[in-house]
Amino acid sequence: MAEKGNVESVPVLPWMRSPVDVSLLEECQLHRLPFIDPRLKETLQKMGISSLFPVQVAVWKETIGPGSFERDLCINSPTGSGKTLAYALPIVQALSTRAVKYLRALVVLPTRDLALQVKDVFDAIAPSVGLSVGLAVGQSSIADEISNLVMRPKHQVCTCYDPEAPPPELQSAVDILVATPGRLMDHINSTKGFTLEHLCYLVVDETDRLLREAYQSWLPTVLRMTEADYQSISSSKPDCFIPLFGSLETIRKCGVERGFKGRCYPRLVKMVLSATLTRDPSKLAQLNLHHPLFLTAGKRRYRFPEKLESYKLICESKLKPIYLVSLLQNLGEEKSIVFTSSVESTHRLCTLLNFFSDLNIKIKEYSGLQRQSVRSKTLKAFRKGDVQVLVSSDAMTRGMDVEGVKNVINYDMPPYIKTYIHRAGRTARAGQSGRCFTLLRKEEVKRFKKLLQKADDNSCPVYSVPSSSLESLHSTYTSALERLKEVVESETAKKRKIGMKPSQVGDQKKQREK
Ligand SMILES: Nc1ncnc2c1ncn2[C@@H]1O[C@H](COP(=O)(O)OP(=O)(O)OP(=O)(O)O)[C@@H](O)[C@H]1O
Repeated sequence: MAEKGNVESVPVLPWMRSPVDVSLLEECQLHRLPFIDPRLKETLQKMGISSLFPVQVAVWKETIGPGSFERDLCINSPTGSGKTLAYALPIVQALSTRAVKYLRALVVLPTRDLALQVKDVFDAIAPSVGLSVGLAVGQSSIADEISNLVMRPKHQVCTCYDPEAPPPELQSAVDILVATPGRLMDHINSTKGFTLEHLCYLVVDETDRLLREAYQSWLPTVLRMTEADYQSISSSKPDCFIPLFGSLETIRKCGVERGFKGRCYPRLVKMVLSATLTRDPSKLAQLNLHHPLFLTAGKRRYRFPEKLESYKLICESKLKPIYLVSLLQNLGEEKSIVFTSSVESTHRLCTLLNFFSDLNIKIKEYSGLQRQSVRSKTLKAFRKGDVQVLVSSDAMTRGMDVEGVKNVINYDMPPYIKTYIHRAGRTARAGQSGRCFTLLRKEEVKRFKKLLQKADDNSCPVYSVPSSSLESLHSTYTSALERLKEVVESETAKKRKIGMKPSQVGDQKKQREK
């Protein structure tokens, strides 16, 4: 409950009481950044990056700078503040001098789309210093993924774990791996030659989300496999580990040799990040952090991007679609994301909006109800600007970085401040301006006010849409509703035909939403 409760009621771990306040730092021009490899600097400049954002400066100081990776880092910094590069850059810099290719850095993210996005960031910088980046998200077949992750001798064709087989001469094909927990566990459990024994860096991005879900115990598994004394434990009690890890019995043979006084080496460096980092001691304990250093932006627990403006639209429940259409008309062709509370309402709302022929904008649905290939195609079109409005379930809420999103619209009020922060954070990124509109029924206004009070800036004026525009939409709305009813009925009939009970449909949707 503490997670969703008020700021002051949350118990705080001792090391969280004295954070480094990132908001007090300045941006740092690349040419002033100490120790950066010139090849990396050149690559960043070609990407249009001329200076590092404050959170990136802070992490650089604690890793490549005087901090020398001696402490694990817990980073709570607003959406769009550049957390991805904050960890990617020091990892790539630190590995830029490596001689032999081993899997040394693992970045775990909760969803496939997020992992793809982060892989792109690593792909943009790592090759310039000779590093390769792999992906384990289940986008391609497991065999394809394996062949990209593990280099095997030509005669070796079998990719499955065989306890009887002789020790293989396999080697990692990547230095850095970006993964989702499920696919990571698949490789841990079954991919011959996939090992974490050389792992030096573990990044848990969107930490609070990842810690909420156990995903086949991926975190304890990874931590256990990278513990310095894993081998001695596993050799003295082989039965505890062999059935679980199969081919993966392993021990880290090398790693970052520096560490904190009195701790055994080598040590796995961990970086955990979120715009709404959990402060729940029992959840953080799962990470087994080593003398953690807490990096925050400002004193408040939750913080919005600097140039985000929030507005509320108060309307009757049944008139919400008209208010939304009128708002979208006002916003014209600006890139916008409309968030709803479920995959079902995402589908219905998107269908309904497309019946308003006066809206001369391309509107598409993006939700966990769709196949990955459909979602990826929609996302690509949205990035390119071929689609102007995305109606989305919470599948789009966290981490997604789409350039030029000007507006976020909460069609349904977000249930928690964390949801509001992540949704609103799809705009006003990287110092840009953006607006977040929330449609509210009268009875929700008070609750919404309370919700915003949990963040640093709770100013949220009313946004009015002209009544003339609302009136003119009434007749289109009535016919759009009729057409929606027909669509819903025909879809339900189709589902019945393929033998799905309505309750099963609901369960399946819930599953995909996760
Ligand atoms: N130093 C920089 N200079 C210019 N742009 C940058 C810099 N660092 C990051 N960016 C851009 O800022 C945007 C936001 O970065 P990023 O996605 O890492 O934010 P984030 O803090 O992880 O946000 P979220 O919490 O929503 O995941 C990206 O488009 C990225 O390319």
